[in-house]
Amino acid sequence: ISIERSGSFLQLNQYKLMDQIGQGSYGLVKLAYSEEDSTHYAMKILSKRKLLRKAGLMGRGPKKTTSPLDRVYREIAVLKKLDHPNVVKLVEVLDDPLEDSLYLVFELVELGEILSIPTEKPLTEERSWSIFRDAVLGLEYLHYQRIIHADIKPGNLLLAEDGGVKIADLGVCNEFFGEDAAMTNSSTVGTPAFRAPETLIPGQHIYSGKAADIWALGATLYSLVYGNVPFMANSVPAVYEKIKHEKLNFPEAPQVSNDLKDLLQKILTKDPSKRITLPLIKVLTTLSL
Ligand SMILES: COc1ccc(C(=O)/C=C\Nc2cc(OC)c(C(=O)O)cc2Cl)cc1
Repeated sequence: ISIERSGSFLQLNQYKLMDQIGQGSYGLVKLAYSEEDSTHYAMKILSKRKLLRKAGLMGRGPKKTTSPLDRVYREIAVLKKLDHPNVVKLVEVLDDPLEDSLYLVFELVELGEILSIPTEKPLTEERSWSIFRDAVLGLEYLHYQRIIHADIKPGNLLLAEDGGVKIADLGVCNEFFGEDAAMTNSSTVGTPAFRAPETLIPGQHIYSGKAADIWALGATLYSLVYGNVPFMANSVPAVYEKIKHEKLNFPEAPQVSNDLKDLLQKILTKDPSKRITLPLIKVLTTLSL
């Protein structure tokens, strides 16, 4: 990779790095401009050293099979084979063995995260249905490709200018073989408030990756219309207790249709074997068109 400073920008090959547009535990995302095709991209920048160090940190107990760095290379391999309008598109990877930074170049989804919660201004029911419908199609595609996302939440849904929504951050995804992923909560665990009850059972409890993704999608839909997650508390263990035992309740305001509340009840069902599956969710969301 050719790295040079041109004025106040860092230039990586044909990409001029601009402002930071995203950040998280993974690293950060910068707006990048390619002079080659006069197009903007989202460049996710990771530090290999940081990922390796996290491996050390998380290396407690039995040696983890995949270090976070291996996981990134796995994410890259997974992303390269994906092609769907509701999943972010990886364009190229800039990985210089001598460099600490790893650059993932994605197509830019112009408007960024659909909603940051908590918010006093949730989305209208109509907007929420449309976003949910796209996320269902994206998740159906990932499950069809034998991939569990494992961190579905509003922050990982990006909004395009044409109103379309794309699922991002396959950094914690799990590939599975056969019909479903037999997950244990020792693997990556996603964001506390969006975790399904069955992922919170201590010990080597095996659970379905697909059903846990569907729960997270339901918690996401709930947060779009109400502006906050379905089970709130001021500590993570307290949130987990509520997810496992508290009855789902709907605030008086904002007013939400019975169809949507009915769908939320079916998705946020604590017993995964009784939880609604994607094919039926698709029928109900198409009916609500
Ligand atoms: C205001 O305008 C904005 C336009 C685009 C953005 C944006 O793109 C943010 C994050 N992007 C991403 C993050 C990812 O992981 C965490 C992955 C992945 O690893 O799959 C891919 C992408 Cl693209 C932000 C603001």
